[in-house]
Amino acid sequence: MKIGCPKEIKPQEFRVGITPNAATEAVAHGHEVLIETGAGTGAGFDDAAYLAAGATILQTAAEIFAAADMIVKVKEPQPGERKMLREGQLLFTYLHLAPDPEQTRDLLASGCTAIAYETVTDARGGLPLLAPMSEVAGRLAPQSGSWALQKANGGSGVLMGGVPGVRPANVAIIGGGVVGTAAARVAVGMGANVTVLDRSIPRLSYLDDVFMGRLTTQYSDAAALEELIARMDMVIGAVLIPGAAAPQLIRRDQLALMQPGSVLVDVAIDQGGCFETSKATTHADPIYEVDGIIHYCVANMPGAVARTSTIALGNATMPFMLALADKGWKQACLDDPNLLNGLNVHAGQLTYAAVGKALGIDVVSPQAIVAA
Ligand SMILES: NC(=O)C1=CN([C@@H]2O[C@H](COP(=O)(O)OP(=O)(O)OC[C@H]3O[C@@H](n4cnc5c(N)ncnc54)[C@H](O)[C@@H]3O)[C@@H](O)[C@H]2O)C=CC1
Ligand SMILES: CC(=O)C(=O)O
Ligand SMILES: [Mg+2]
Repeated sequence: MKIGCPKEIKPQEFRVGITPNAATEAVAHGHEVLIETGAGTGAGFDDAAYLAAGATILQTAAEIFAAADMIVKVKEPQPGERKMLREGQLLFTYLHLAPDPEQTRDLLASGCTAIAYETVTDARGGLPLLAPMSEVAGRLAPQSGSWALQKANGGSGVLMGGVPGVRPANVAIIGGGVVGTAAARVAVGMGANVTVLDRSIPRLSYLDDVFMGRLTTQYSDAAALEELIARMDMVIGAVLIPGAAAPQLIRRDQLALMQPGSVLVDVAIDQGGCFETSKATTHADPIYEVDGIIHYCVANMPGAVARTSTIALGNATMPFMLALADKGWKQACLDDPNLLNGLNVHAGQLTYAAVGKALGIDVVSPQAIVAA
């Protein structure tokens, strides 16, 4: 199979979909790997590293899209990239379709088959291709939020760890999954006073165990949240209902309950965001203010640490990429129901229920697609 990897074109996105190590493995499996020139530069991988891996360097994204049977990327295809997708072509990348009707329409119109990293599952009910980037975004969230808390950035001027005699920052993390746990680890490490909210009691129990009293856990309901936010300097949104649009947990009128200059970090922004006032921002212009509250809503946070993120993502995607290339997408999905859960679009049909529900589009079950 010809596996193509274009350079990412989303603003300030420095990750790349295929590492030289993954290229080496794909070539060893008998595949041809096509990399756009400079695709890996932002992550510290130059063209020479791909050539040494046995890949071919092409000059433009158009050549990659025209030649490849499977496109492997990081971010959802941008409008220009969507125009280059064709019927029968396989796309393997993050999609986040539920909050993105335009992308969904274009993918359906292209006739391609699209497998979304963020809905591939594992045997334990986890999301193995989302998890590595959630680990990164979670670790970055308190770091970015603490920068936003500084006066020069519009924040209230509260220091995360406080100092002797002055209280530390109060940080609430809504959602105690992969992002939330990583965020808690860093926020606790910075000396903040941390509360994690979740709707899963087993998850709260786990966090209570592993943090051994260094944070507070709280069941997440509307009343608890409303009471809590008045005391918080920072609220990190880290909820997920896989594939679905994020539930909105803080309304605009509730911002008035918070102290001016407090910070909302909406990591769940790639699924539409969990605060009513969230809108996606970029690393170039990451924050904005609504009713005195600073919002940080960067939809590709891991792109900021592209080297670490590219290697972590490549480690997780490689076995799936090899299965898709070795067997073809249909056989690979028939053999692995967890990979089948990644199927979001096939030949003009939507195949992921939560996306269909969010966008009001009829869905065909992925099992029916592979059985056909
Ligand atoms: N902005 C960015 O750059 C990135 C964003 N993300 C996003 O971060 C979000 C979280 O991802 P993960 O931690 O990997 O998901 P996860 O599935 O590991 O954790 C989500 C948690 O949210 C909880 N939850 C669901 N509804 C809730 C509610 N109403 N209140 C409280 N908790 C609730 C679940 O019980 C679960 O524990 C996702 O939207 C993901 O796409 C992930 C990586 C990068
Ligand atoms: C998960 C995701 O959207 C990202 O890493 O950018
Ligand atoms: Mg994202």
